[in-house]
Amino acid sequence: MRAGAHMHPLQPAGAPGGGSGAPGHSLGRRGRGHGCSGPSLAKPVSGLGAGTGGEGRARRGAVHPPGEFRGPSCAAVALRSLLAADLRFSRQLGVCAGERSAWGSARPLLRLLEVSGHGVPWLAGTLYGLGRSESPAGREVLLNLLFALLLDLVLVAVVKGLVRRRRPTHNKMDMFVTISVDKYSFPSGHATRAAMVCRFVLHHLVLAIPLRVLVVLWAIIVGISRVMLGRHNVTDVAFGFIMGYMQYNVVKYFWLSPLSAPALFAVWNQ
Ligand SMILES: CC(C)=CCC/C(C)=C/CC/C(C)=C/COP(=O)(O)O
Repeated sequence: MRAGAHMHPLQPAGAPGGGSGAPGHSLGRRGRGHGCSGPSLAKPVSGLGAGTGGEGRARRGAVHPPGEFRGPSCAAVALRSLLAADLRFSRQLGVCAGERSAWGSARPLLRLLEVSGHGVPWLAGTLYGLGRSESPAGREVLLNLLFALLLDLVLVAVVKGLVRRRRPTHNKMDMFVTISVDKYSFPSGHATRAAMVCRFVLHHLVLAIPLRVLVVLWAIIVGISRVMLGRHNVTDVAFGFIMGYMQYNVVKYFWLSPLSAPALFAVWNQ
């Protein structure tokens, strides 16, 4: 790819598929070699979608008067350095990315964890619970969990579709049931779901302390395993955790109850 042309903010030039973790790839080199200008002089990193080529134009001198210095803004340099480090570090952590990887023998175990944080078992389990539940309180919690899981799917799909960061190149696309946006990696849907479900469970289930610790550990391990499996870069998972944590606030705000959604519960309780 021509440096700067059609660049993606999360997809540095010289890193096809975003997975080039080789030290010193073009993103890292360009970041180190430049000073940085203020935001008014620099062409900022373009929006969340695929790159617009704006940086390329700025560098070729096509859009600014001769003699005027245009360099990348400090924020752009910092972002590129962070992403370069992210790719490098994520590749190093992808020790279960294939059967022949350093920890390849642990891959089946991590794939089990993958299923434990997948949308299908969570949705199926919640629907099953709803069908079986005989207490109004239990139904209310499960209905809100269903809402939370669907909200998570929609929000993750929207962000993945906007950002369109490709999965690391060392990822084997052998994931259990995916939808079209799951070819993208930012944010990790497993991390958002794990963080959100973890908060949900801790708030709505009365559990002994060891079980509460287990729930938190599960969420953390699901997130880490995404990077170890080579499915994600570290920033996908970190952002996923933050996003999932905040999603629970949305669920709490719009909590469905016989008071807030009487029609829904009236139908249900008939
Ligand atoms: C009702 C409905 C649309 C269900 C779809 C469930 C489904 C296929 C969820 C996708 C789960 C998935 C593969 C997420 C990707 O997780 P990452 O951590 O790899 O982003």
